[in-house]
Amino acid sequence: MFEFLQKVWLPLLIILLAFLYGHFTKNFDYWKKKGVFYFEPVFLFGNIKDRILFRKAFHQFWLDTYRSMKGHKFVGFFEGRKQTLVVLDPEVINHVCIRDFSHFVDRPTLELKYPLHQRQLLNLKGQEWKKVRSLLTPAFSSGKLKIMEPLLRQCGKQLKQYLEKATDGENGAIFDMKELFGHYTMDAIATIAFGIQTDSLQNPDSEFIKSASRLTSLTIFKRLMTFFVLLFAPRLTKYLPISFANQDVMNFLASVVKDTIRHRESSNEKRADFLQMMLDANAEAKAAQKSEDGSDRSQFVMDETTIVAQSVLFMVIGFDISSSLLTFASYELALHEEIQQRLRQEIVSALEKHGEENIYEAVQDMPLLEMVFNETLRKHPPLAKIDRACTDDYTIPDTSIVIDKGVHVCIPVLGLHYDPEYYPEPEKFIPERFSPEEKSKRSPYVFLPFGIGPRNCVASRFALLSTKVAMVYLLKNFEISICEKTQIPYKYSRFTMLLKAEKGIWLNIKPL
Ligand code: HEM
Repeated sequence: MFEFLQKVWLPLLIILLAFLYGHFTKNFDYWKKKGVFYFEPVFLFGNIKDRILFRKAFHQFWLDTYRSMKGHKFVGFFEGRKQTLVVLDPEVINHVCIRDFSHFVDRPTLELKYPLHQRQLLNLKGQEWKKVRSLLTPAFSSGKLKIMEPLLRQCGKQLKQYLEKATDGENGAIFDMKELFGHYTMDAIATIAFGIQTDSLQNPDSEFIKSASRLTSLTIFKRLMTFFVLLFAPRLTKYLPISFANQDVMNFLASVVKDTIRHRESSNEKRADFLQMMLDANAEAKAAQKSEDGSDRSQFVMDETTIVAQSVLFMVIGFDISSSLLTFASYELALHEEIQQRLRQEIVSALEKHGEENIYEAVQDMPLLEMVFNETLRKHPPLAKIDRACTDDYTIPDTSIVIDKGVHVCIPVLGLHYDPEYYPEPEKFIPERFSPEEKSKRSPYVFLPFGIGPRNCVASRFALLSTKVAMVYLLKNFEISICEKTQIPYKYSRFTMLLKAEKGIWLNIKPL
């Protein structure tokens, strides 16, 4: 037997390698056959070798990729062996994300075996997505956000009180801004999505805060396994213990939501938070299900797992992304003192006019704050690209090119945001680019921090309101400046897909 193996191992190895090579390269002529301009892919990596080998940060990779594609309306690309069409042209983006959305309803996220992951809006597909999205959307209307305003004001006050204690009137104190704002946004999501009042800055040892902070902590083994399965065998994800968030923490968070739901059911207690909006929307749909018209509306109702999955999702994506906006807005304001001063004046006069208790109205009356946030999201979008999966064969308008069902489509957000054709001197921080006059001169499809179309960020208004409230409390009472630890310009971290500065963003905060 041993002798036999000694004789055959080499031919067997050659056959295996030939099979793998054939498998991983068999569709490499896909774009050529379609007549689409494409970049020559390489075995195993497709066109993302620099990313897979961590030679480049995710944001840098997509910025460079866009620049190398500039001049084409769309370009054929391979992520591993997966065919992806990268769309650069604003009008084609409009078609994919809005006008012909029915062909691109899904996001190409992976199927995992955990229901708490599968039932999240971000990952739902087709009709299921449509149903949950239509139930959730009203919960983020301006009327509902106004009701939630006192909860956010409470979080803003907590931030201010903590900073008053932690800073020295003379020299201020130095903070890792991502960490500081992470506490604020965690409190904001805890209160609106979990119905829990937390104060993670003053009380970091509460069980909820300690657990939630570990949400994205995964062992190196799990990270590597996820990475390789994603790349080489994505169809296996639903059978393996693959996850992007710590499952123990997800389960803990789910138990908190379930307990809160039970408590509200038994006590009839109501609270002006997002969890309540979901429960009410569901109760309304259930009542309508029994209405006299006899129509079956059961498809409009969410089960408990789906409700819980949304609260968990908001914690998974909401707190990190929102704290990123606050971090990079502070960074730009520290670098641009004159803009910081103008913004502070605007905040003070709007609060005088509307009163702090009407902070919702006051922030609507702060056009410079809106422009500063937009310019921050242009220069530092938390997500470098957005993706869609083609769900129905689609012919690109004015061409005979058909995108087949199953092909991925990528919109390179960061590249568009740094394209000098749309934003001259893109490295410069110029909030006035977002004045109504300047905006009207540009296509709306070249500013996409929240995505676009029916599948855009469902919580963009909440995200902007909650971050604006934090910025109001910060700038009204404190001055932000750079310090010896501030890295200028900062470098992208190579180990995350969401925007992160390699060495953190460190700034000095001093009471006024
Ligand atoms: C500054 C903060 C935020 C930014 C820049 C942001 C950005 C985005 C982007 C780019 C997408 C993908 C859109 C697309 O594919 O077209 C998205 C989706 C989503 N975001 Fe946000 N987001 C932010 C905050 C939040 C917060 C705070 C929450 C929850 C409370 C949230 C919940 C969601 C959900 C549920 C989706 C999936 C929507 C769907 O598939 O229908 N986001 N977000």
